[in-house]
Amino acid sequence: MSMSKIKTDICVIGGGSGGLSVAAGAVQMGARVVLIEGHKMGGDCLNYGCVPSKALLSQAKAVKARGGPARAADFSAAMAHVKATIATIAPHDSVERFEGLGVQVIQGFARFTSADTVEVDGVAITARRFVIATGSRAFVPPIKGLEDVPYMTNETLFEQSECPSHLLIIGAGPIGLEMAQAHRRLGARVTVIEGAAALGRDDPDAARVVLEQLRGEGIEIVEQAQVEQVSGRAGAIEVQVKGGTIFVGTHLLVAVGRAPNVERLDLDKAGIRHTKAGVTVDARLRSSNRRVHAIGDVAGQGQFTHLAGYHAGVIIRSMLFGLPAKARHDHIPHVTFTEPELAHIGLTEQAARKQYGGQVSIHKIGYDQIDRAQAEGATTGFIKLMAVRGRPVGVTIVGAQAGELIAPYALAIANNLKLSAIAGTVFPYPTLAEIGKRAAGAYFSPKLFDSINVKRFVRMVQRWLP
Ligand SMILES: Cc1cc2nc3c(=O)[nH]c(=O)nc-3n(C[C@H](O)[C@H](O)[C@H](O)COP(=O)(O)OP(=O)(O)OC[C@H]3O[C@@H](n4cnc5c(N)ncnc54)[C@H](O)[C@@H]3O)c2cc1C
Ligand SMILES: NC(=O)c1ccc[n+]([C@@H]2O[C@H](COP(=O)([O-])OP(=O)(O)OC[C@H]3O[C@@H](n4cnc5c(N)ncnc54)[C@H](O)[C@@H]3O)[C@@H](O)[C@H]2O)c1
Repeated sequence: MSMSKIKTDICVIGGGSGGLSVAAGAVQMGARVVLIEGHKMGGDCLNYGCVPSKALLSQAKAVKARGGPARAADFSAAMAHVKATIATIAPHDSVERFEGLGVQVIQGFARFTSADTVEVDGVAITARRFVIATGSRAFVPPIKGLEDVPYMTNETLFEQSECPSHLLIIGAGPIGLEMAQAHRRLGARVTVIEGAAALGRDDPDAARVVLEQLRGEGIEIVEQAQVEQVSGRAGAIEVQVKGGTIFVGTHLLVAVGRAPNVERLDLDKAGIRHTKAGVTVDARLRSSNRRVHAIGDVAGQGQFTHLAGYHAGVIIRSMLFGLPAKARHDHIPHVTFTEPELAHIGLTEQAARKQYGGQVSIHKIGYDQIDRAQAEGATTGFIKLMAVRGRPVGVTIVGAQAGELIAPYALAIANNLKLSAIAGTVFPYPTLAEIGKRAAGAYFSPKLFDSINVKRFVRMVQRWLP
């Protein structure tokens, strides 16, 4: 069979959050773009990640708000909502839409055959620039017996038609805990088994608030329990942890992190270095092959849709305009969408103290100090602001709508704004957003209210004023 050939400016491999952003941006600015997707357009976020998980959480929240208890029909209704939400968003990420924009979409798995060529199903594509945006998949750890029992990952979880009676979850990261709360509220018994600390990458004070709520809802969360062996069959699964304790449940979800999708790409044929974390990139997101960029989950810099989208913007600048744009990562927020939500940006308290020592000041305001939170009965949680020389270097928020409330600080940290910008902004009363302004105000209060010099100055001015 003779190979057909395509020559293009930019070839994007992977049609998920990152790849689609590059393709849409580049084609609309005049570049010739080929996009190769091996499975579903929209990638993990749309099909197996953010969208289904948030759709399921919203249904679970509604059951909780109703006062429960969950009925069998709630689970099927929730899964129907998951499917409907994906179907509503899917046209935006579809082959048709991208072809309409002028992108040449090829369906199949791509692999490199040389430094400037990839091949997919009998087509050889030569491009001036390549973008690897192949994302990640659930990491399945080499736990004894795991391959012999039926287990779910994020790729199969949303296919369930009935609520599991007792769901065991290995891993208490964002995936494990979001899905624990969703399933508990929809009627399952849930046990989460975590080898280290639950939400271990987050501020421990904030993680505690989330864990208290989850435990209060009846979710069993076992920490410092490394899983060593799994056995059993559908409906009767046993998970044994270090020390010998065995947890028994009907279903099993594995959520212990992600593995980058690099295996099918034949990266070595193109001289592209990679490790267990993904494609190795420099600050400009270029691989060891200067024609090839990597973005999103496969670039090993973090695993968020908004990060993949940000990466896309950075490389578009350098690929299209030849501008040497660098990616930074200190201004990328993340949110765990449990109730209460946990949002964070920049340095944690611990990291800020380590980096800045005595220069950092920490300002914590509870939701209970905010009138709107009192009115809503949403007084659980706090904001913690880490400030250095008048600027925010990190913010953690745990509580109602934390993911929304982090936005002004995302703006501030991305643009190097001072805290005076937030303290000097008028926030509508009564809103939860006032908590961000109160934290910035707390930075200035001691300087204004506890200063002898300010007091002296005010007294002097008062004597002179007519
Ligand atoms: C359960 C869950 C919940 C999540 N929730 C959130 C959230 O709330 N907020 C958030 O920001 N992030 C969330 N994430 C993370 C988010 O989904 C990812 O960070 C995001 O999808 C990464 O985008 P990407 O473009 O790097 O990869 P993907 O979106 O995964 O896209 C990669 C695409 O490449 C294709 N592909 C792979 N190999 C090849 C090949 N050789 N040739 C052609 N195509 C190929 C794949 O089929 C896939 O479509 C969640 C993830 C999971 C699993
Ligand atoms: N809301 C969001 O933005 C969101 C939601 C879901 C996922 N994500 C992204 O996906 C990534 C992956 O999420 P995740 O929750 O799978 O991974 P994670 O790495 O965040 O958490 C996995 C947890 O599993 C534990 N673990 C590992 N091996 C174990 C073992 N043998 N026994 C017991 N515990 C074990 C780890 O200690 C860790 O706490 C996240 O880091 C995030 O970037 C984001």
